[in-house]
Amino acid sequence: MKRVLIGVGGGIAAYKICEVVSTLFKSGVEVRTILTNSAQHFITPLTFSTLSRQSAYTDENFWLKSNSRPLHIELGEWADIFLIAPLTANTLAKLAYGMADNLLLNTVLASTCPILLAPAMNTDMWEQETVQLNWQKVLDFNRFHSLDTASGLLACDRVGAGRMAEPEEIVSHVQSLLITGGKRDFSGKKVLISAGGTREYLDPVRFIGNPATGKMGLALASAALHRGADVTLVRGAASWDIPLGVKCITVDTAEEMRSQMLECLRTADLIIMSAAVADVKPREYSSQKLPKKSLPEALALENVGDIIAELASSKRENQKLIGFAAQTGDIVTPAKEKLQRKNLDAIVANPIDEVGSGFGSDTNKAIYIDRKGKEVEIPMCSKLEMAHRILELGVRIS
Ligand SMILES: Cc1cc2nc3c(=O)[nH]c(=O)nc-3n(C[C@H](O)[C@H](O)[C@H](O)COP(=O)(O)O)c2cc1C
Ligand SMILES: CC(C)(COP(=O)(O)O)[C@@H](O)C(=O)NCCC(=O)NCCS
Ligand SMILES: [Mg+2]
Repeated sequence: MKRVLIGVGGGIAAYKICEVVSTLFKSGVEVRTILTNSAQHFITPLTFSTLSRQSAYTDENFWLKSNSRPLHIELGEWADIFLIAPLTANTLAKLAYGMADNLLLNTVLASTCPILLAPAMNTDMWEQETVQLNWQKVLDFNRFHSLDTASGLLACDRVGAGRMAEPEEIVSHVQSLLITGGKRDFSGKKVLISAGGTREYLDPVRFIGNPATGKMGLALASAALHRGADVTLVRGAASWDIPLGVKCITVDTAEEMRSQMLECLRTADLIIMSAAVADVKPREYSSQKLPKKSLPEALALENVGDIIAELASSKRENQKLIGFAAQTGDIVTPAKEKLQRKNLDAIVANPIDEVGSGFGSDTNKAIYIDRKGKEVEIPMCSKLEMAHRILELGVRIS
């Protein structure tokens, strides 16, 4: 079982860490928690020990004479990943200088695993030069991974920078680090991803669409970001929050997706088309809503442009392009045909007629096929795990 140690600091955002602990526990991860003295003003160790079915530790445990080995050494050796959230200005400053005056900080120094930091602060605190200096300083160390803060409503009623990343995003980053061990093999690389479905309108309220939710694209964007990439996401219909740190361009129709993908293509190293793009659109568009009685009985259709084929023919040799083929029945033959016909570097053949795979689900399965014909089976796993497998294979395309 994977082991995640969570250090909770004394900020009001500590209440959100209950959700993080609970979600990680339910996903099969072993979770232990350390609370600073200040953290215990906001939340109790009992909440965390109950949610994690494990002890929650405080400085009281640190000094126990009954510990057979020093607790900070035990916990440091135990952890695969160490999350510190909410990271306070105080703990950040101490991290930057290697200080160790409580259990949490001693465990940081007595461990070697990757550490993920999720700061949370009032805007003036977060924007203090001293705080920013400390933040830049810790990020220079390879061990520390970071979650950006968001801008929004704070507990002091201000709207500004310093909001902690949401639990879902924290969990996703922790899961990535458990998969990669903190690898940053995409650092310096630019990844362009399309996600979600497109809509082809008949009038302002009716369209031809598909069930794509963009979850696979979200997983790809998150995974690439967590491995250090500079990520641009061109997103069609989808309802989830965009991960902090991902550049997102929202589009609606296939034509909008086409122009944005072509616009972003020039600077990308790896392009992954996971969006479900319409093949056809209504031939006529009415800018006014059509009255029910004047809806046509048969819809005249025309083809929309083939985005991925256009990307393949416009890209440079050193840019790599991976497509997706959502298929029913035999998934390999049509995927191979699409790979050849559209001149892709690789394709992910995705069975959409199996339970737990394809549109809308949190899991997926696929066969990855490269242009030399090599096939790699990706058995049923979370979309985030699949995203990491695709990136690992994609970075090796020669
Ligand atoms: C109501 C309240 C809310 C606080 N919220 C934060 C916060 O969001 N971020 C922060 O850095 N400090 C916050 N603090 C201040 C920290 O609790 C304080 O700096 C403490 O020394 C941090 O200790 P620790 O880093 O050991 O947890 C808050 C304090 C209070 C009283
Ligand atoms: C406090 C909170 C977690 C509230 O989130 P919520 O609006 O989703 O309930 C969020 O605003 C946040 O992360 N704020 C940063 C920390 C903060 O506001 N500190 C107040 C110091 S006075
Ligand atoms: Mg298609």
